[in-house]
Amino acid sequence: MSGLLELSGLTVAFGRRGARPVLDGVELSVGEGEIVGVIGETGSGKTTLARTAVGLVPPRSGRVVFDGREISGLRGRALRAFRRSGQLSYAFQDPLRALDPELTVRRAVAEPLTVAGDIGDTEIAARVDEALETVGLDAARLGDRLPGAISGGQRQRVLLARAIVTRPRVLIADEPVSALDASNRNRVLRLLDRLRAERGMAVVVISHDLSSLAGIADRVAVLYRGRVVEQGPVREVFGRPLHPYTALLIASAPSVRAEGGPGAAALRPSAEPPGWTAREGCVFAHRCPFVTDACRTAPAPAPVGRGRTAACHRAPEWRELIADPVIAQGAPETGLLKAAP
Ligand SMILES: Nc1ncnc2c1ncn2[C@@H]1O[C@H](COP(=O)(O)OP(=O)(O)OP(=O)(O)O)[C@@H](O)[C@H]1O
Repeated sequence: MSGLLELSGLTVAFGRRGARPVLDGVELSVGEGEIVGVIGETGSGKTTLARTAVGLVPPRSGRVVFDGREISGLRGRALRAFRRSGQLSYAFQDPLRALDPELTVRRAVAEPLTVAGDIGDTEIAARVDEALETVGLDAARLGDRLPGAISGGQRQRVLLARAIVTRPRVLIADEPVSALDASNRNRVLRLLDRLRAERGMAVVVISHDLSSLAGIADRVAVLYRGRVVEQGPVREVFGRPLHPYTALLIASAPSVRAEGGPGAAALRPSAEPPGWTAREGCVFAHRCPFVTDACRTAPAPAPVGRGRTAACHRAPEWRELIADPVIAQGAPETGLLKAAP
């Protein structure tokens, strides 16, 4: 069954030809009403993935298909018309930079509808109120304020209201909770969960915060240096990662173990060599403690089965090589999977 949003073989590179791609053959499928988390360290390509999916960055190769229609090939008027439809919506990472400091909350939220051009003022006003109410903001109290005069948590929710005012079928939310305190974070996570439950909206959540994703995501994709190294149901991936990089990410998560604690130490990654550009083998080979010659030279296999992929030559066996019991047996007792919004 194909998803509502399908990314296939997506490769993006900036600058000169031949430069190492920022995204390299990314495969991701998002179904109706599904929440898919995208995790990975800084610079792994998460924001580029989101921007390419919504048409802000043209891919060098590969396809973005939305509801059966290829949108990565759209240009000019056709691309603008698709973007204006608001069916595939993107909530930017940084509310302070994404919101025009001179536009009131109400006008900022209305903008995607005014740009669409075919909706009357009364309808726009009603939709803006509805969007603000959905994200738990009082339109009468906050609607005429400027972004600088509301709190960080409120700004984040204004950005979400703006992203859902077009009633999208897919929302891509880029780090929607990273700048928030615990209560605002839980509020936003519950909101995303409600939007998918009540509207069947699909949500892609980009996040550093593994425990937030564990609470709401159905599936998760792990990005490392522009490649999806592992993906699958969140319980399986977080509970028993098949790629050593995923295990390292989980072992280093502050919510799971103290940074540099026994989990991370057990994996003992080596430092990344400066200027490393190899593309032939596994993207983690230069740091992986379980590396073999095949990892350096042959493309890593990905399919494991039942919606689970792991681009690791040694997926079936590396776990047996480490002494740390939590990593060796899987990580359910770490508490990560118990976290809920
Ligand atoms: N427009 C651009 N031109 C050149 N390089 C870019 C551009 N956008 C992103 N990059 C580079 O691509 C790489 C991935 O960036 P991206 O913002 O997608 O990563 P990220 O995983 O979202 O990081 P973070 O978690 O810090 O937001 C980085 O090395 C970044 O410098």
